[in-house]
Parts: sequence; C-alpha cells; structure tokens
Amino acid sequence: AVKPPIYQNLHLGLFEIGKPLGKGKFGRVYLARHRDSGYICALKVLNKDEISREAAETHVRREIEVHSNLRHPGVLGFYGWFHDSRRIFLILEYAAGGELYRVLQREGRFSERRAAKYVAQVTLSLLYLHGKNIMHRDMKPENILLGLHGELKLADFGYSVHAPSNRRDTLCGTLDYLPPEMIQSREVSYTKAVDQWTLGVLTYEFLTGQPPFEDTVALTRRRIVNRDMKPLPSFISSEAKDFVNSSFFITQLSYQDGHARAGESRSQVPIPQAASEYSTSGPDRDD
Ligand SMILES: CC(=O)NC[C@@H]1CCN(c2c(Cl)cnc3[nH]c(-c4cn(C)nc4C)nc23)C1
Repeated sequence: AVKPPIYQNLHLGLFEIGKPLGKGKFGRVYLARHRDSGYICALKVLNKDEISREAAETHVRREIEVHSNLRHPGVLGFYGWFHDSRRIFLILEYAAGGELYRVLQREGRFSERRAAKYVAQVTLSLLYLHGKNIMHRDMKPENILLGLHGELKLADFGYSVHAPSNRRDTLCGTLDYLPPEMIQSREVSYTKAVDQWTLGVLTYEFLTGQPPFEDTVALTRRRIVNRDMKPLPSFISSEAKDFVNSSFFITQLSYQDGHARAGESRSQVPIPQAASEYSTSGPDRDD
C-alpha cells in the first residue's frame, strides 16, 4: 500500500535519484536531479544506525557545520541537508570529472605542468579554508574531485576542524598523508601546518604516482617522523624537488598564522639527504 504523504520524506520527494556514484565514509552517493529546477547534484545518503555504531555523530555534525559555511570554486558545493527517521541526506555539487585518484591511477603520474596546475588549485582552496581558520586535515587524492573542466574540488570535510585544535579523534585510514605532529603520541595541538605538509605529500604523489612515505604501517610512521622521504626519481626537475622538500621542512613551530617563516624552519630541520641529490630536469611529459 502507498504510504500516506506524512510518511513520505517531503524533501527526498523533491529529488529524482539516479545512478550510484560511489561510496563515501558512511553511505552511498547518488546522482540526483532536483525535480522543480532540474538541477543536477550529488546526494550523499548517510545511514543513522551506521553513524551511531561508529560513534561518528561529531564527525557528521562537523562535516555539515564546516562544509555548509564554505563557498569557493575549489571546494565542492554544499547546498543543504535533510534527514528522515533512518538517514541523513547531504545535497552536494555534482563533480562531473569524478575522483582525482582514479585519474592518477589511470595515468600513473602527472606531468610537472599538470601537477603544478593541480597544486596551485589545491593551494588556493587551502588559502581559502585557512583564511576561515579551518584545516581540512584529511587531504588526499581520494578526497579531491574534478569539475567539468578539470578543476579540482576539495570534498569530504568530516575531519576538518577550526585551527588550532588539539582534537585527538581517531584518524582512520592511511597514515601516508599525516604530518609528524599528528602521528607522534605526545598531546599536541594541530595548526594549519598539517595541510602544508599534506600539500607536499600530494605534490610528490602527483609527480610520481606514489606517496613519499608509503611503506608498512610501522615503517611509514618512522619515515614520516624522520622525514625519511623516498628519494624522488631522477626525471623530476630540481625545482619540483625543491618545492616538495620545502613542504617537509616547514615544521609546526615555523608556520604561525598562515605564514611560513622558512628561516626558522630550515634551521630547525636538518636538510634531508635526498635534498642534496638535485639532478638535471628530466623530460617533462605533456598533458
Ligand atoms: C570525497 C568523497 O566523498 N568521495 C566519495 C564519493 C563518491 C562519489 N562522490 C561524488 C560527489 Cl560527493 C560529488 N560529485 C561526484 N561526481 C562523481 C563522479 C563523476 N563521475 C564521472 N564519476 C564519478 C564517481 N562522484 C561524485 C564522492
């Protein structure tokens, strides 16, 4: 029997649900069209029971709180949210270009020109977030989507917080992108430098196809704390090497109020061996 309208989710009825686009942390994401306007969007459906089972209520609340206050071309659009007895629905921008990590998987690695274009875009998105005193804290290719014209869109603000923060929530998933201060056991407060570090990891991965400290969990932890980056291949230009190395020199102490004072940071951190192996710039593949 058809349920009386009172039990129909009034908001959900406003959308036509299309094909599943993929899985987020606590549910699926569907292509959707807003009936009245015809506007295409992505509907992220979160299951309340699953959220409670994972004690992730704060995670979801933070994602909605932070994401709903952001509006920038380099940040995936957040248009609203609603819920029914079982589910929470986030109405998000549909990124027609899909997930960046699939593109990186397919291409293996990006040319320096393409990597530089992406890093510049991520930098502008980060400057916007940091300008609003927000750290993303979970930047990785899986959380970056592509718009219709190949522009980058930061997504998934479940781990973002207002800086500085000494939040110690359990960061699940890979350690690859986390800076030393976030994986050392001492109680520390995080600053925006965490995103600066991750930008270096992203750059390295765009240029080589692998994250710089990837190893077994235990060895990754040690590599990160010792800033023991896997040496960049010889085909990488010395300028690109310098940019990546500079991201790992910036320590938490030297990155206050969004301005890295390179002088102090260089004195604090020994120049890693890899940095001295500048080689001539290799062939730069076209896009
Ligand atoms: C950051 C994050 O939440 N990632 C997991 C979710 C999977 C689909 N999500 C999308 C979200 Cl949240 C928004 N737009 C998307 N567009 C696509 C997509 C487009 N193509 C051609 N292929 C795909 C896939 N997916 C999305 C995000």
